Amino acid sequence: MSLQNVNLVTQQPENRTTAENDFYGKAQKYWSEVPATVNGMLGGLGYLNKIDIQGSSIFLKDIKDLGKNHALDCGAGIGRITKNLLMPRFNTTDIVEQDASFTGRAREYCTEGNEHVGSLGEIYTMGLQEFTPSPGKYDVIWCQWVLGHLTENDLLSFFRRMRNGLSNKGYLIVKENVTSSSVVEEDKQDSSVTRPLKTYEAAIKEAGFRIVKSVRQQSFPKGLYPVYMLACRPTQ
Ligand SMILES: C[S@@+](CC[C@H](N)C(=O)[O-])C[C@H]1O[C@@H](n2cnc3c(N)ncnc32)[C@H](O)[C@@H]1O
Repeated sequence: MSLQNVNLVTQQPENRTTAENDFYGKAQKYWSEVPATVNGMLGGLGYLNKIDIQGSSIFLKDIKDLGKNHALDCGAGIGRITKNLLMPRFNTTDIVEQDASFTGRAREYCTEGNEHVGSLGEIYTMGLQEFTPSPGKYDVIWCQWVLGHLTENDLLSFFRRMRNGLSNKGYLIVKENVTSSSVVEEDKQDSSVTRPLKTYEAAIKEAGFRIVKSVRQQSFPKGLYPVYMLACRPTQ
């Protein structure tokens, strides 16, 4: 059974170069070999889950006038964030994730032992570079530890499409590793890049958002990339 919503408005893959198709293909292969567990989602650092979710909860709590109806978890993996952060706060949470074995696991993982919370909504098994949300649908679009898997062109066009997918009160949230240097660093193993904070800020602004809150995640071990949370509102 396909988990993909047949009513979804999708964007046809644009004319990507061989190098871009390669970049996405290698990431797919990398993730297809990763266990569908919290530890797998966190690159073997499963103990970060609690600190990460605590940091995100505090960040969300401080956002004024946040709608509580519909959230979207982008690059959700098995739904670690959906289950622990979004479902307890939103009536419905949807997922977009490119790996079918992760989305299959997400359906079980997000609902087991999670009774007094909102519901799991649509699960879209597809790449973010091909996903277009329905206009005005989401109060929060959460993107964490996935945007480094998008090319520069696709990052900008993804942000633009997400802007259109936000409700009147909606926020785009970006939580990503950033480099301490001022250059983009490549990871050939998982086929991703780590960008400087300024690169994210510039793309977010170019896509028609203003950044209303920017906080560095605290209490992560030394030796990891700094992680920033950015709350973004569409400009008028
Ligand atoms: C580091 S894991 C993070 C998962 C989840 N965001 C979390 O924090 O628990 C990265 C996830 O991004 C997914 N991913 C990689 N490239 C993607 C793409 N182009 N579109 C959607 N998901 C992608 C992977 O399959 C994997 O589930």
